[in-house]
Parts: sequence; C-alpha cells; structure tokens
Amino acid sequence: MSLTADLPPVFKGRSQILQPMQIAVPAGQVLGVIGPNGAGKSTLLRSLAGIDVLHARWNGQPLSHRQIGYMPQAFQMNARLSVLEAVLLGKREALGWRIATADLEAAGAVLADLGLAHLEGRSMDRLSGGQQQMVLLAQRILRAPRLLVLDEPTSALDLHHQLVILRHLKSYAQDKGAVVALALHDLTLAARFCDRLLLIDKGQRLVIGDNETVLTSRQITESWNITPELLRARDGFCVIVPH
Ligand SMILES: Nc1ncnc2c1ncn2[C@@H]1O[C@H](COP(=O)(O)OP(=O)(O)OP(=O)(O)O)[C@@H](O)[C@H]1O
Repeated sequence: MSLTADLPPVFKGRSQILQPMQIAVPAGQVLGVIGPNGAGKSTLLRSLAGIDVLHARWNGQPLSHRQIGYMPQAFQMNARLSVLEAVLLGKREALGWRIATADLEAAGAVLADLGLAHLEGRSMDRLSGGQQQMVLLAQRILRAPRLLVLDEPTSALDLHHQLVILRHLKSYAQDKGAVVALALHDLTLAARFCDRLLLIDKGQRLVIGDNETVLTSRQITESWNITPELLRARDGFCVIVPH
C-alpha cells in the first residue's frame, strides 16, 4: 500500500513557485519535507493536501478530502470553544445534534495520548501558542486520516513536546498504516523521526530518499549555506551541528 501524488506546477502571478513533481511514500511512513525559507515546502504540502485540487492517491485510487488531514503553518483559534469541543470539530461531518459517546471517548483519548487531558475543559482562547498547536493537531488526528499533512507542526513547541508530538506521529503512521508528510526546519529531528526526506529548494525537488542519502554535507551546504558537522548520536541517529 502506498501514497502517490503527481503534483502539477504552481504559479503565483508569473512566477513558478513549484515545479511539477511525483511523490511516492509507502504506507506507515513519515515523509519529512525540508529546505530553506522560501524553498516551497508550504506550497508543496498544500498541493499534496489537495487544498485547491486533489492529487493524492492511495493504491492508485484518488483520496477524498475526508481522508486527508491538513494543518497549515499559521494557526490560531480565538473562538470561545473548549479544548474538547475544538478537538471534536475534527469529526464535524460525523457529528449531529447529539455527540456520540464513542466520539467523546475518542477525543479524550487523543488528548490523553498527547498529554493534554488536563486542558480538556479550558477555553481555546486561554491556551498558549504551543498548547493551541497541539490541540489543533489532536483535532486532525481524531479524523484518523490516511494522509496527514502538517506544515511545521512543532514550530511553537519546547524540546519535550517536540519529542512527544514527533513520536506520536511516527506511531500514528505505523499503527494506522497511514502516511504523515510534514515540514521541519530542525534537520536533526528530521533525521531521527522521518523515514524518508524530500529536500526542496527554489520550488524544485532536489532529492528524495532515506536520511543518509539526503542529509550529506554537500547537500546541506548547498541548500542552507552552512558548513555542517555530522555527528552520530548514541542511538545511531545523525546529529547536524551548524557552523
Ligand atoms: N501568494 C504568493 N504570491 C507570490 N509568491 C508567493 C506566494 N506565496 C508564496 N510565494 C513564494 O513562493 C515561494 C515558496 O513559498 P513557501 O511558503 O512555499 O516556502 P516555504 O519553504 O514554506 O518557506 P518557509 O520555510 O519560510 O515557511 C517563496 O519564494 C514565496 O515568496
């Protein structure tokens, strides 16, 4: 089982900000989309998530909006909803006037998995930026999408919560046989949690493959204009120290 997508070029005005590209990811994997600022990561993820036109296929069959969860880079929810209500909105197509006990339990379980159970009754407009980011992620996860597309899902999180969320996303992909595609700026975290990486620059796919193939000194220097030191952590993962 796998996700495939034949993404068309994207234009803004007369500029082409994304070249056409083909993407293929086996079910159960996390795809990290990396590249410098303005490289085209958000544009690629929007296209993959089918915000304008659906392109993603699962085993060759088109995926519907219902099967795709997308979280954009800019997020904010100032509504006077409780955290539990906000998460339940993830099920909105299935919710009627009465909320099924199963949906309430599922929402509570996702919050508990992300360590957010204590916030269940709190109003969304009284959460910190990082807490909001995690609650909105819980909302997307509750839909149990086949394809979860997340634009910098850890940008507002401290180190502990970055690990909680990335571990959870990796398990989500493995347990559900889903695909998670996410943009990350931290290359060390990308190396540790992603099964494969797609390096993009100037709207063009430079390379897609396993971490060793993508995160080479030469490629990092060319794309980010730094001279990295590539170390090996105790657990064998690559650590990228920028110089
Ligand atoms: N609405 C727009 N009009 C014109 N150009 C745009 C528009 N949106 C994005 N761009 C340009 O397209 C390119 C890719 O932008 P995109 O947001 O996809 O990059 P990114 O890799 O996600 O960047 P960042 O890491 O800074 O979030 C950039 O050069 C950006 O200036």
